[in-house]
Amino acid sequence: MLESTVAAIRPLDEAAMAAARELQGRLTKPAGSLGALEPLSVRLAGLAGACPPPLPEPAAVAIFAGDHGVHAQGVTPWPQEVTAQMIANFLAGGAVVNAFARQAGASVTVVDVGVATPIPGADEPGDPAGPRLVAANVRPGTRDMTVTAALTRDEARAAVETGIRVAGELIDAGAGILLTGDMGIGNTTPSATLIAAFSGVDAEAATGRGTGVDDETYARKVAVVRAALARHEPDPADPLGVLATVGGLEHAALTGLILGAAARRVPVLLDGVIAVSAALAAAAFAPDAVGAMVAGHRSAEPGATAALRHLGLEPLIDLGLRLGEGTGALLALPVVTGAVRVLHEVATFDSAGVAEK
Ligand SMILES: Cc1cc2ncn([C@H]3O[C@H](COP(=O)(O)O)[C@@H](O)[C@H]3O)c2cc1C
Ligand SMILES: O=C(O)c1cccnc1
Repeated sequence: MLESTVAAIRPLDEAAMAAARELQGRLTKPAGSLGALEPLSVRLAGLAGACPPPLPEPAAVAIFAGDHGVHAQGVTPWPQEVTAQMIANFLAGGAVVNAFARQAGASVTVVDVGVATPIPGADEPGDPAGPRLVAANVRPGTRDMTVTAALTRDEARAAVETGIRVAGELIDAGAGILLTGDMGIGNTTPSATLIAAFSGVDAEAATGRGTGVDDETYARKVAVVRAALARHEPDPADPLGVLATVGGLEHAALTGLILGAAARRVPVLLDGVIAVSAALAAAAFAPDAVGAMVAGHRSAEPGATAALRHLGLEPLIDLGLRLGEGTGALLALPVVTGAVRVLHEVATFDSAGVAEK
């Protein structure tokens, strides 16, 4: 499934992009006045192979959740159980991601791809119209990457293929855009390691303070990232190997979600540092997958900026967010919709009888 998905990912359609560029030039506004929205609309036309491309509706957030063996190294002050407890909160509609999803009119799907502790209330029937839980646990958290590989290649592949499957299901159910979400206490540490491995930046440049760690914990976190890189020497030309040795189950599944969206030519709106670290893996599998990626926001985590630079993506908004869950992607969603709506609804100089310069 991974190989066939990667093989299905093709370059953007040049004719549709040329048509969108030409249309942008005829709309009743000075050329270029919509800034970053104009090249975005062109790229989405190229992805859809149509001008105008479909409005990116409805939107679906997929939150992949997993735990991390590297938690044992003291890289985060939060107990591991918070991952499972936050899933219960997502299912009850009480997290920030739920508030923003309601505002954006997006559905929320939570995927347990590797949570280590029981999810409170997981067997109780939820609201059929509310957030959905997909049970796809590959293993109860990764192994500690400072001691051994976080995952076997088969486990990493299983998580990637879960992400591909979820992308397919959401698109089959009608989603016009997928948004990435994550939950996993400790997951900014494997994110930083993935970013260093794929982009070549130093461990310190790739590592941030996550939930807000103190100086002592930050120094330990950088040392952990450095130790994992030294132990495994991950090869960026072998993305499955990188995900297996220094990644996480939610990172692998997000990689699959991105590849699945790109193969179906549906845009995928990236959230923060966890998402962009997975996007680096997706781009290593299939460079053309970048055509389907829209960077929602610039996370406060420095590694996110390094990753976006490596991908050649400019984020749509920059609000200093450092939460994850899919929150930054949801806030950026109206910008993406607006970029496409312009191609559908704005009059041309000709049709509106407006004089050109
Ligand atoms: C209550 C709570 C809600 C969250 N929602 C997302 N995260 C975010 O913070 C975690 C990563 O940060 P670190 O690597 O420092 O542990 C992830 O779970 C991420 O989704 C949360 C973290 C907490 C504590
Ligand atoms: O950038 C993010 O998404 C992020 C940053 C800090 C903690 N959790 C997530």
